[in-house]
Amino acid sequence: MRYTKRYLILVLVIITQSISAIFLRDIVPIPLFGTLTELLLFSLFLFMDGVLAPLLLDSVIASIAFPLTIVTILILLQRDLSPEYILLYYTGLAVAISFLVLLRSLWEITSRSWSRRGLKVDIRSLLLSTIFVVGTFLLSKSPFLLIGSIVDLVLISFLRNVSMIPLSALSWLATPYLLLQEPQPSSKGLCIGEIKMKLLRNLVPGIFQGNYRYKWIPSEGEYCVDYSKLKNYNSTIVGSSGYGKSTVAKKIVSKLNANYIIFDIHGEYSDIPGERIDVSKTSINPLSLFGKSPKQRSLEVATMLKSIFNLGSLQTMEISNLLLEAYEEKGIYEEDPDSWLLRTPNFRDLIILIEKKKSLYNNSQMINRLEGLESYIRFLDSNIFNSDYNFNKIFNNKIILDFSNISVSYIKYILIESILNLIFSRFNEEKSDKLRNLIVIDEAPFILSRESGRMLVDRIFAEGRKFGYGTMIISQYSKELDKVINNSAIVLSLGMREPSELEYMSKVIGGEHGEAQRTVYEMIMRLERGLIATRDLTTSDVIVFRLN
Ligand SMILES: Nc1ncnc2c1ncn2[C@@H]1O[C@H](COP(=O)(O)OP(=O)(O)OP(=O)(O)O)[C@@H](O)[C@H]1O
Repeated sequence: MRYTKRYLILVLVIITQSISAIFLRDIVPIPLFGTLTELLLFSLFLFMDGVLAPLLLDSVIASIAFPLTIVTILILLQRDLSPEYILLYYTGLAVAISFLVLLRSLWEITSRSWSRRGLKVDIRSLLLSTIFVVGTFLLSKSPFLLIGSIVDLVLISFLRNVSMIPLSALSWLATPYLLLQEPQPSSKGLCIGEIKMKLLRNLVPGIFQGNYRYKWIPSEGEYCVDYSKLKNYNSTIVGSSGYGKSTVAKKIVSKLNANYIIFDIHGEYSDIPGERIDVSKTSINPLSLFGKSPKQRSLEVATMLKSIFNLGSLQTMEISNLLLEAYEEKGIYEEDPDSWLLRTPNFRDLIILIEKKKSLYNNSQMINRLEGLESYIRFLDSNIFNSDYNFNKIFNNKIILDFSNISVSYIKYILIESILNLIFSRFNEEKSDKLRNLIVIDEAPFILSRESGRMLVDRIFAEGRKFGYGTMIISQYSKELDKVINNSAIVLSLGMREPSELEYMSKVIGGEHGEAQRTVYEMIMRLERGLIATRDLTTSDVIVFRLN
């Protein structure tokens, strides 16, 4: 057969093979090939690829049947002999046998070819092949491919057909390159664990169920987070108490090449680098505008107080109006943005305003209403809200905000919400195309269970990226996490037992297929401390890794 025709056929083989390899890379991770049988089978596949292709493939049918056979071998290596796999195997085999029969016999052809040329090694072929073997190894870093390509090298040298070597080797290079999902990334980012398992989808849907089947297979490699490649810098860590959520967060921040602000509710972050600030010794005025207009801020503060004291809509609106009046008393007007920079009132000023209004009314019903509101505000008349600590330093540093000395829950809540507002107000100051600051919110349900906190965190999650801010939410419950999870590039699930939680997280991690969700559900339920399920964003694989 003339060389041009052979070349054309081989090009077709490479293209078909490459397409099947793209498909295969989701299914067969090369490190899986561990046992001797697997190694032998894989070498057979490589032998066919490198030697038989140039010898045998002189028909279009054969070119298509060849990758199909390879697919079959690889599927069999998954060791899952379900009916559809056996069917596929025999189809592959039947096609392979047909093309061998069509070409009369493998032996006849090879022996004819070798007897014509003689069993003498050709030095030129040997040298050229060696270059390609080294190239394959450098590209794939796979010892299995190295063994296979050496076999190829020896055999092709006997053929003494130099012109065939580049194409045979190219076909060699294409497959491992595509099979090895990522060609050695230049920077892996922040590596926090060892991959242990990977979720694989079978090649074909089940004949009877019409569903893909999924299973966990052992896998290896490092689990790394490369913030520079993520669509946002947000992450969510969910898991039952004691499974190691804070430990994961500590691992990430302590390796992080950026600043962070940790909201440490229970004083658990004492063992990581950074400046600790005892928040009970600071102060912040929750009535500060934080870059908003007086009307917007009045409404926000009123909504916050509504969440804390379970106020009705009428009382919420009354507080909002009172706040607006308090701003005006200080010369801060909605229509005059310059005035928004003036010093804002605090809760004490609000009480004085209520007192003043009470003295102006004769109507006892109005006075009662004002007294009702005043009783709530008096709860908030605390030094911690009446002056302004300089929080500026938290923005360019590694900071742990320790809330453990604040025992009154609503005071703690207002402080957290105010500091989050302060952080949010700083977003606009500087754009950034890399992560500058990570905000870590442990015990997130404390914030997210309240409407005002949830709205604020949702906005921080949605808008942080362009300003170089990322947020990490740590929670025992996935409830209220919808928006947060949708805006999280990384979602880590630690072990949990509660069925509704398991259901939610297996959907988030497993994706849309019911079978994948079920398989992930069973895995998360069994995860022991230190093991984490997630979707690896660089490869889109669902994996389980062990924190190191
Ligand atoms: N990978 C791990 N290997 C060994 N011990 C661990 C690991 N992860 C966590 N622990 C230990 O388990 C305990 C609980 O961990 P951690 O506080 O991180 O859990 P948590 O999920 O944040 O719990 P909670 O929700 O109650 O705050 C700690 O004593 C911690 O040292």
